[in-house]
Amino acid sequence: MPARSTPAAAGGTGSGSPGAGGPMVDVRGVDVAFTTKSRTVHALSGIDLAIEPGEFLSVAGPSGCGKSTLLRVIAGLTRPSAGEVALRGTPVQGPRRDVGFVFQRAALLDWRNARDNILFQAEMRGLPRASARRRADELIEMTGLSGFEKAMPYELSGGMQQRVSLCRALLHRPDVLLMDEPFGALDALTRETMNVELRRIWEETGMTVVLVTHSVAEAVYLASRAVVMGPRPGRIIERFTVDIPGHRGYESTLERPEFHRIAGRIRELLGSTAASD
Ligand SMILES: Nc1ncnc2c1ncn2[C@@H]1O[C@H](COP(=O)(O)OP(=O)(O)OP(=O)(O)O)[C@@H](O)[C@H]1O
Repeated sequence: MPARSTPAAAGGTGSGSPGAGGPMVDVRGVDVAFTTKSRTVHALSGIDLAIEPGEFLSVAGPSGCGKSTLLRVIAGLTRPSAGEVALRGTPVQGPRRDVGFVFQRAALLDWRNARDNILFQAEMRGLPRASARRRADELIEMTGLSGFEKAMPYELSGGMQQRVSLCRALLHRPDVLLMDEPFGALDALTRETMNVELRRIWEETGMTVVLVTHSVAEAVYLASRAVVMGPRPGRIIERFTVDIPGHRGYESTLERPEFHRIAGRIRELLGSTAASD
């Protein structure tokens, strides 16, 4: 883990501290089955996952194995068919306001500039305007958007739009940031830049992050821990601690033996699950 202030003290997150030093996110024995008129899809099976405060967890797995469903269960947007989830020791029983969500598409409001898109979060939540504006300015600076506050979405590159989306997700200082393939629509170079930026922001803030990604390099470069899921019904088939301490330069990290070992093993696992994908 990089040297930094404790997650609770850091600026990014934390409307409260996790219960009695327990995990920030605790997923226990979670199964999810979706029943439609024609069939039942068993999306998740026996997921056990404890995510500590300040961890950066990457989730990789074949398409359709339930990665997005797992994020939705953590956010309280999908109810598990069995098992339970707790955030900061409190059972998740419905949509939680103490999470931030970033999706593959930035989904900005076309008629609002960057800053007003970020502030939309405050309006939805009825947050005090003055402090929301201060927070928005802080985030704009942290994500390198200074100078583009008044730009309309169509004037922003894909990477910048995702920065706005990240600011919007962080405005209310969520305890946990959930990211669902946030850089999947970006070109390779912009994606690398965004990886470096996200890593820096995580190092600065000590946020708890859960990132779903199809990119093995992204999963390992960013994470303090990674899990790989097997094909549907999704279950965790292997867990990794990415023990690369300190600040991670992009090129230098990708050259490290630990990176190669973990990325290689994840590729092997994904390759071996692809047949049933
Ligand atoms: N609301 C729903 N109703 C019915 N089936 C659903 C629903 N949400 C997801 N599923 C099904 O659950 C399974 C897991 O979907 P999910 O989107 O979580 O997978 P994923 O791993 O995120 O996929 P991808 O990597 O392709 O985005 C899929 O078979 C999907 O069709």
